[in-house]
Amino acid sequence: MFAARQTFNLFQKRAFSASASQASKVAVLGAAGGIGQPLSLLLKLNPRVSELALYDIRGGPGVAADLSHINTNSTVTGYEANASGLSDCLKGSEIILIPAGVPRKPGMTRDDLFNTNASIVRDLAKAAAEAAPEANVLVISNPVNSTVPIVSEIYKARGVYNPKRLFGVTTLDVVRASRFISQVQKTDPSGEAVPVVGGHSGVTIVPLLSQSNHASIAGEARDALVNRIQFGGDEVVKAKDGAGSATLSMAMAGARFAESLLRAAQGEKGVIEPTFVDSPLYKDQGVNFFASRVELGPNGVEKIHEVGKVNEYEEKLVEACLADLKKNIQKGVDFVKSNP
Ligand SMILES: NC(=O)C1=CN([C@@H]2O[C@H](COP(=O)(O)OP(=O)(O)OC[C@H]3O[C@@H](n4cnc5c(N)ncnc54)[C@H](O)[C@@H]3O)[C@@H](O)[C@H]2O)C=CC1
Ligand SMILES: O=C([O-])CC(=O)C(=O)O
Repeated sequence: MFAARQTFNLFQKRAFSASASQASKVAVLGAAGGIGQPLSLLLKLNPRVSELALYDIRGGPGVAADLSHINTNSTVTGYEANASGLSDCLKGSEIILIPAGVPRKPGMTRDDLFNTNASIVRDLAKAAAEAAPEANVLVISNPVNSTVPIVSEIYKARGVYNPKRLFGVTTLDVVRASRFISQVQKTDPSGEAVPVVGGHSGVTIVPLLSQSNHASIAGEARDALVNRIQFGGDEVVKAKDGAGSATLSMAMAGARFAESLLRAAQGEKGVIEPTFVDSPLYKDQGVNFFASRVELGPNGVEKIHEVGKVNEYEEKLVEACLADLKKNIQKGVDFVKSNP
């Protein structure tokens, strides 16, 4: 028992190196799902979170009751699946994480999820714009390249859009990139950082190996690694064989991003995460959202970093990315126009 507690405490310390916390309410919409449950668990273990608010169309209160027995200080509340439940869940939130929606099955692209997830994200965004317009919104639901523009259009229509507070969560792409490169190079993944820019699907995921510790990787080894990073999600979809997509690694990635935002909000300087944001980098080419390294601060986005120096091979990857990304973003914008 003592050993178990020691292990648990050690996990908490390792997972989140917070010392003090100020009051931070974090809401999870889609909290009973494959991502929502482990994500909520990790947030319950994070001492920077003082209040955890869980909403789902089914099972929110059950997940909350379960997590509420964990002996960390935060309160956990599950909300009923109705309009007032959603609104109460959102009110006062500093961070709203959205993993609500359907996951892929083998043979599907993320874009194939659009028809179902676009309206789910739109409706949740409407509720968030109403109940907590100043919160940071972290969109996990796919296709991220389109769901993030959907949220921005909903906020714009209500006059509450703040581009510094809207984030598409692309953390899993860099988590994978550092793990995959460490497997090839036989190194410790914690020492590997591969910038990944662009968007979050297929060729819109652009790993910049030339900016990693292993810039000299070339030829087939480079192509295979880039392909694995771009299509890492498919590996999990295939292995789960109809039972969904990445959930546990995504929960870790989402919790890491939320932790980074809380660290930045609580005054830490120099907190940088890759994320898909309203970005000036390729606006001149009609691409209004783009993932790159972003410095976070108390107001959300503090500074959007340039892509930086890329080689000829990566230039081509960026070109292919921009073409797809532009269409994905437009699809989200058009959806809200026709389905406000
Ligand atoms: N951004 C990223 O890197 C990643 C994104 N995803 C995406 O995350 C989403 C969720 O994936 P999973 O958790 O595996 O799916 P899941 O099906 O296990 O869970 C989704 C949850 O959302 C809930 N839900 C559906 N409509 C809702 C609504 N209107 N309000 C509140 N809750 C609602 C469902 O009841 C369910 O509990 C998918 O769209 C998936 O593609 C998955 C992995 C990585
Ligand atoms: O592949 C999927 O559908 C889920 C996802 O976004 C990922 O694992 O990166």
